[in-house]
Amino acid sequence: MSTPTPHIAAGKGDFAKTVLMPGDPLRAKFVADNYLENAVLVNPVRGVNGYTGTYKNKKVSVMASGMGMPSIGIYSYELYRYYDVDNIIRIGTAGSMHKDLKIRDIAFAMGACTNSAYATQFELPGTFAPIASYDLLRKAIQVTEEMGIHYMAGNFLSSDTFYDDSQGTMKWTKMGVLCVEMEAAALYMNAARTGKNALAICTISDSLVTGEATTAEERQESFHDMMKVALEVAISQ
Ligand SMILES: O=P(O)(O)O[C@H]1O[C@H](CO)[C@@H](O)[C@H]1O
Ligand SMILES: O=c1cc[nH]c(=O)[nH]1
Repeated sequence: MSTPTPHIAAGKGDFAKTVLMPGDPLRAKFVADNYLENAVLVNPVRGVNGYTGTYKNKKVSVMASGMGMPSIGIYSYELYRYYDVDNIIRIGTAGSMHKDLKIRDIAFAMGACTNSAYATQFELPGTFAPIASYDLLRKAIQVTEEMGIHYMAGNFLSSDTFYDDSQGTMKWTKMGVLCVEMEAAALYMNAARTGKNALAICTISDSLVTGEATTAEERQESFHDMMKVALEVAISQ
């Protein structure tokens, strides 16, 4: 398929090699408005606005994924395959499932478990383990430590459901899973399949352990840490 695609109206070359990808289109706009210089809207389709600008004089893009694995599956596939994007860094929110991972902390997905059937398309004779790009993860942890930001790195759960009637989510805690979100596993699988790189960074917006949740204001503040880390990683590539 050539560009534009059914979901992205940009032309070839409109995206940087690294795209930051929050679930929320307004978080993408926030990054473009507050961190990128000369940001240009390169995709308006479905309100999933994509922007390309510069950060510290280097070209960086930001575009939302929407919520869930079908949605990030489409956007990451098209960016990797048709826009020659090399790196996608998810900047998301997640619910903590680990007592040591507090609200406002940031977490890196070394790997992403899932209850989704996304991997069945690859017809593998076993279970695929979706993992982060080692280079992106290593750089992100280096930057985070230099900034003095508290973080955890480990396994995520990428769930197909936000409202889980089976109440099965916490069972993953017994396997050491840190937190639950809804996209990392599909992003990592698409990166693997296309030979590209991906990293998911999440800010903990609520805790399934304690029941605490951040306010909108608090979330905005703590999101800055995640955004700055992702931008520093982006310009290192
Ligand atoms: O804040 P974002 O990046 O959208 O991430 C989380 O928030 C959404 C659910 O509220 C899901 O997309 C989940 O992964
Ligand atoms: O997917 C998500 C995101 C934040 N908090 C949750 O509990 N789930």
